[in-house]
Amino acid sequence: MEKEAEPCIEFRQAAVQRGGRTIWSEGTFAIQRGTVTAIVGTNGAGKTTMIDVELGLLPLCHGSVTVLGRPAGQANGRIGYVPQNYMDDVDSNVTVDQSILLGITGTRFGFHRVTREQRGAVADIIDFVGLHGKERMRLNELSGGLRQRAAIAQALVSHPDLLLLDEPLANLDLASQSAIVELFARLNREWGMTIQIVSHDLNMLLPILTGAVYLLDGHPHYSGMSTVLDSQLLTHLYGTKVEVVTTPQGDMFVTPNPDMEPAGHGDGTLDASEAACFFKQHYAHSHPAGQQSQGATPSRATPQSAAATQPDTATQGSTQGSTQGFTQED
Ligand SMILES: Nc1ncnc2c1ncn2[C@@H]1O[C@H](COP(=O)(O)OP(=O)(O)OP(=O)(O)O)[C@@H](O)[C@H]1O
Repeated sequence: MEKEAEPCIEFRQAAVQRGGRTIWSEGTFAIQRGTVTAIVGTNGAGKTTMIDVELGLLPLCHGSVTVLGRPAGQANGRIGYVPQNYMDDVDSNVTVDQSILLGITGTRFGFHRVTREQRGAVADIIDFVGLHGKERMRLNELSGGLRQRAAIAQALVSHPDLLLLDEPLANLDLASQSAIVELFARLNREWGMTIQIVSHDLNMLLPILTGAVYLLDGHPHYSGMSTVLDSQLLTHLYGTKVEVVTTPQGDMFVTPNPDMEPAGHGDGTLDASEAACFFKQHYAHSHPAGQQSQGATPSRATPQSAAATQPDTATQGSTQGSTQGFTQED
């Protein structure tokens, strides 16, 4: 019997192989309920593999993984999952409400009765994700951001306890990324949803993250954000120079490219005017004057990711070329 105090996800000495090769090993960590966690690492480090393991789609070669108090794969009915290429698996001619209904009925073909309750659940989730008025539109008529909301709605309609998403911000423009991050923040705040997000790039997610699983040197580790936001750790993780710069107000900038940093601040600390000047100098072109943050926590002054305005670069294998301003909470 599952206990509320149990972690949501627990790895014990977990190791996995693919094609006869060990992808990662010695994974021992616990992720608590009600948290928002990123899975980060370079291309091929095994982020998607970790989701596959948590869903019980891939057996371990060593150790154990428990999800929602059960061996991985046995509680999938309580997990909402948004795969990386959602549209690859879905008929893009289906309407928004039909696609969301699949989250309840499964992908069974043929006629099946839809209850009033099920229709109500679909309508509620359409409202929650902000797709009201678009119910009858086909998925291929929607923008990428709205399609991603439909994918998330499908995963949420059966009210899971855990939401797993694989690169949900990839290929979205800045406004769409912000809207999706805001949706995650509301889900976590209002529903107490535990959320785990595979992401190449921490940037846009930083305001809502509790911690991160990082795949370093072939081993998964979990830490809270105050530990993850360490220049040395991020430099090692991404294999490129990364600096975490902090203003006295607590705004932080992760600056992967040392050439873009102001001179003479080896300690990674700027005063407020220097930080403003630095930000304006390097990123003002993507943050027009007066543009306010649309981040997940609007009460915080949160300049957005510069790279996020360039979807093609934002989704590449490392944080190189991307910069984030955010406010650290923990
Ligand atoms: N079905 C498979 N058979 C064999 N090897 C695989 C299979 N799927 C993935 N791999 C390999 O496992 C490793 C981890 O892949 P995975 O997709 O989990 O990485 P990732 O961190 O999500 O990468 P990316 O950031 O590129 O999406 C890669 O080297 C990949 O080539």
